[in-house]
Amino acid sequence: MAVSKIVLSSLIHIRPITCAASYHTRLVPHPPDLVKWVKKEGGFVHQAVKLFPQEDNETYGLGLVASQDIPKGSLLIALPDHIPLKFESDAGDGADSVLVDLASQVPEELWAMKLGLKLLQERARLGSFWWPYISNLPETYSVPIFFQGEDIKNLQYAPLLYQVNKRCRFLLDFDQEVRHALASVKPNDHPFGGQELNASSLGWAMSAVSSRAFRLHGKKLAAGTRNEVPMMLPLIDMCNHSFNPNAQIIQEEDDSQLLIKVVAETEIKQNDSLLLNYGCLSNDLFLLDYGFVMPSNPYDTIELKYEGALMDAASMAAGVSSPNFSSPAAWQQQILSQLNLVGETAIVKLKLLLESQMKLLFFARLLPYVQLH
Ligand SMILES: C[S@@+](CC[C@H](N)C(=O)[O-])C[C@H]1O[C@@H](n2cnc3c(N)ncnc32)[C@H](O)[C@@H]1O
Repeated sequence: MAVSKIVLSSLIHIRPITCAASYHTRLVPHPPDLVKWVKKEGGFVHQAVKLFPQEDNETYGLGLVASQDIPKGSLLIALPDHIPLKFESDAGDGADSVLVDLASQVPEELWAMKLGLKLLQERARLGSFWWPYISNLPETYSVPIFFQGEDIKNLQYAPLLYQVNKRCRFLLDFDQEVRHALASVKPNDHPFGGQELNASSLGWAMSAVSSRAFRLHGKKLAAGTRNEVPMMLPLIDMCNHSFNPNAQIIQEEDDSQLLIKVVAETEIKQNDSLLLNYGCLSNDLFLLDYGFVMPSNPYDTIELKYEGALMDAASMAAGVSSPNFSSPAAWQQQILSQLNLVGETAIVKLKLLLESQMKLLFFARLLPYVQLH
């Protein structure tokens, strides 16, 4: 915990000073029109799809909205293969090989940092093809690596704190590795146009990717199969999340090119937001990668070993007098066996669907009912 505080305050300390009025401020004050850019580059955008601040702008930021009713099955957006931003590890020239070397030092589980390096390269490159997209990205992110110490303390959930600490520590260490690697690079081979990176800019890029990238099929491999590749999808990534989405992403092959499409999964009414499902994720993952949590998240689960002593302790914490999980009566033992909670073939974990803030408390309150029924 002490480490987490130090690590976090360092990150916050070295973050470049910005005058961001809100988290949803974009990289530049008046970025280019994304819809026009996608169309100019050969993409398709349905005439009723508009980029708009969402009703709850402070929470959701920008989003895509239907300016008129759109029938189910309609094509909403299509992006040709050259528009998504991907990390191509087979790139060869000097600057790219430095980038590939740096990316090879990123652990697989922090894949967002690999693509984040590419994003930083394009952000620094004058005249980058993706600048119209990148300049529309948020200037800051509300993910926990950027939380103040007090807010981190309030998370009060060990597995989440562990992940936050791990990411912060990685960013500080990687900052050093990047500085070291760039110190001896010739100016022409500098992947970030001579600009210095720090833990804060690395954190910005990692968060931009973790909160916006989709894993889709990449290039065809020699065996004819395709890998899953994380990619940033301009305009498509302006869709916010819902577990009841009205749109979905599909990939289609066209003359060996992969076309990425968004189609209406249901009828979309005028003024409705276009919503995608980011995945069946727990609130811990949503918070860590996207900076928000879903109320009543059906994928927010905890796993607990069924152990009499633990159950007794939790019952007492919940104010149940004289719990007897450790020494159940014969009839209780029988029910526990029928539920496959004790005995040789017992399942050793319980999964409960609960909202994360209430997880443990609610579970403790549930125990008396487990005991009675
Ligand atoms: C892929 S981006 C969507 C576009 C984003 N709203 C913007 O302004 O650029 C994902 C981010 O949108 C916001 N968001 C998306 N769905 C949300 C939801 N259901 N509740 C709250 N915030 C959401 C979160 O900030 C998340 O990190």
